[in-house]
Amino acid sequence: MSASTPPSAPDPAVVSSMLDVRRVSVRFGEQAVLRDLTLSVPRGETLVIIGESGCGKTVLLKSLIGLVKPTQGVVSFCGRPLAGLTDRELTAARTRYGFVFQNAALFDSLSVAENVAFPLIEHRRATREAAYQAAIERLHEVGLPTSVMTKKPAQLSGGMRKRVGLARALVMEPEVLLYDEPTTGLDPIMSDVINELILRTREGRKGVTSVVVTHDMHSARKLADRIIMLYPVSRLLRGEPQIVYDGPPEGIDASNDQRVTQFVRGEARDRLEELSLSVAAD
Ligand SMILES: Nc1ncnc2c1ncn2[C@@H]1O[C@H](COP(=O)(O)OP(=O)(O)OP(=O)(O)O)[C@@H](O)[C@H]1O
Repeated sequence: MSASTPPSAPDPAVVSSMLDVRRVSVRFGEQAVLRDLTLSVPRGETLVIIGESGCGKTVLLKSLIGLVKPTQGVVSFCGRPLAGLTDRELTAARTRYGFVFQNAALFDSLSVAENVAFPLIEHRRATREAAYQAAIERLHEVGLPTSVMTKKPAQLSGGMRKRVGLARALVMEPEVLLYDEPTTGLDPIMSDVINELILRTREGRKGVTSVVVTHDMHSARKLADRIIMLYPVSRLLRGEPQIVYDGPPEGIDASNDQRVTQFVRGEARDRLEELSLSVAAD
């Protein structure tokens, strides 16, 4: 940065990426969850983050929207560091994201239509009529019939709740979609329905940037332009990068890194011993 560049100005090196993570570490007390991560997501890319349970995928996803604050390093959105935004600017930036939570995170006391319309009424000051009309369109987009509009989330199946969560994320027409385990807990067919909806969402909105956290390799291969695999900090050697794969889905099977092939093939190997479990003798 030149001497004449104001410190609050966007860094030209990160403006071309929609999301930029520079040397980010996150600790919770003694536990290091993310260590010195650097990563850029260009506009329009679908990035899939894989890795074993507890390796920090959700923490990374939340740090992209400022829900987790890095202990060190900088997360930028459209070239602007999130940490430099006022509360008001951060709230405004978040309306440009859609977050599809693992458990859908719907309001139990509101109907399906009220849940989906809520962000428009809250953040865009839309009239009830306009917000409901937009909600109905988004619910139809994710294949939910008009008859579910008046139901409460508890009256829906898990797959339906996930689709309501997706409709709610879409109603603000976000530029960035963040998905946390969108298919977890669903049967294989409903999982594939959700994958197809994510693909269609992207096709119908040119330029939307998506980040998907999953352990499901079928989803990862189907959705990703690019996959990164995180490894738990607790099992890294000093100085080893936490991202152990970064490339196209078709390249992951050819990785020479045993940690990657073990994950992709779903092999427990040494992890059983580490977890003090024993393999049953034949
Ligand atoms: N707010 C928090 N306070 C303390 N520890 C946290 C917090 N959020 C996450 N962690 C810890 O950080 C680690 C990584 O959690 P994270 O949810 O990112 O894992 P993950 O890779 O998404 O796992 P999973 O696939 O099981 O959802 C875990 O050990 C978790 O307990």
